[in-house]
Amino acid sequence: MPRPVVLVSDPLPDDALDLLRAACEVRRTDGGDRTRLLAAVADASVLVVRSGTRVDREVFAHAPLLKGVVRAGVGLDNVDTAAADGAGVSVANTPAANAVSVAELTVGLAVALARHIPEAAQHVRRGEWNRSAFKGGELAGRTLGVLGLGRIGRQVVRRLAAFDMTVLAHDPYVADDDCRRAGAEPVTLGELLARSDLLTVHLPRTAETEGLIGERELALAKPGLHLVNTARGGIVDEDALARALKDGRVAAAALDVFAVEPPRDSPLLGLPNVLPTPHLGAGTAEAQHRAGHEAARIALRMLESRGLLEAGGPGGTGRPAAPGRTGPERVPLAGTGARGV
Ligand SMILES: NC(=O)C1=CN([C@@H]2O[C@H](COP(=O)(O)OP(=O)(O)OC[C@H]3O[C@@H](n4cnc5c(N)ncnc54)[C@H](O)[C@@H]3O)[C@@H](O)[C@H]2O)C=CC1
Ligand SMILES: O=C(O)CCC(=O)C(=O)O
Repeated sequence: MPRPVVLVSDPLPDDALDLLRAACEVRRTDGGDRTRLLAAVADASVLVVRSGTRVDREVFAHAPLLKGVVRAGVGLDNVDTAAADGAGVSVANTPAANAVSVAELTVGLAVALARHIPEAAQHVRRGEWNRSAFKGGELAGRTLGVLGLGRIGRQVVRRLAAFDMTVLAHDPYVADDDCRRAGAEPVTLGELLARSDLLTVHLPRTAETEGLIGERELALAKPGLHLVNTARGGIVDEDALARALKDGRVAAAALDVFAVEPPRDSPLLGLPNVLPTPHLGAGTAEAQHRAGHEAARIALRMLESRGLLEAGGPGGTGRPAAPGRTGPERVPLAGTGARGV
């Protein structure tokens, strides 16, 4: 049986690539280079991506052999899942692989805002030593608002509750009892905005969540709000947030994600009270290792289920192959469920 081609179009750790190479022909391309991507995908049976590759109808039209797309990571906003469905292509992600890393970055950004750490570091590097210029505030005793109580939101609740914060959460898809069990008081979006000193966003970017925090919502926010977004750009409207940061309604924002990345034209970049990071939530060795390995194993399972790889062969999962499994068996979309995609 010829070795199926797995196209990897975003960075993946070497050990995950080795897992694929044991059973497949692994080809690399740069998902940001559209021309190369469309040419390279022509022979691919599985495409493995992170957030740097837009997988849309055009990609499926250039990929007659494609059976699956694997997102090494959580957000599927860069994959047109309806178009994949139409093309008979399975889509999967690695929903739990980077939750701890994103939660830890979120906590780091919250503390950085509260204590002016980036500005203070620049100050010292410039040879200055004016300690009173950087008076901060404690997180203890303040109110945390978590928007989106999924995997990452829950990890953030656990960590920031340990800072002695009062924790509120808004997630219409989580039952109130479940929310309380996770350590947060369930509230409406309006209450979350009105009561939170620190608001942190952990939603998928969907048609429902795009622009969810706009002018009207920011007008409801408690004056002096600190906002952290490590989820997706576009959920918080960038123009509205820029206005709120300029007039002081929002005191400061830490943003790991932008509506367009890299965010060359974002109105937020020039503002002194914005702390930007370059989409680093999953940027740890541990998260990359977990996401890469999980993605490689899912890719192998997809190939097995389409009869393109022998189960238990090199790199195979060892599951017995059912005879004649060449039909359009679907690998379930892991984790995010109907509400998360
Ligand atoms: N900065 C980074 O590097 C990373 C960013 N992310 C982003 O974080 C997002 C969240 O990740 P997880 O927590 O793992 O996803 P998840 O699917 O476990 O949780 C998302 C939660 O949002 C809730 N939700 C959906 N629509 C909502 C709405 N309109 N209002 C309130 N809640 C709503 C869902 O009910 C769910 O509980 C991902 O979709 C991804 O975009 C994920 C990983 C890394
Ligand atoms: O490093 C990446 O691929 C981004 C991670 C991410 O945003 C996600 O998993 O949704």
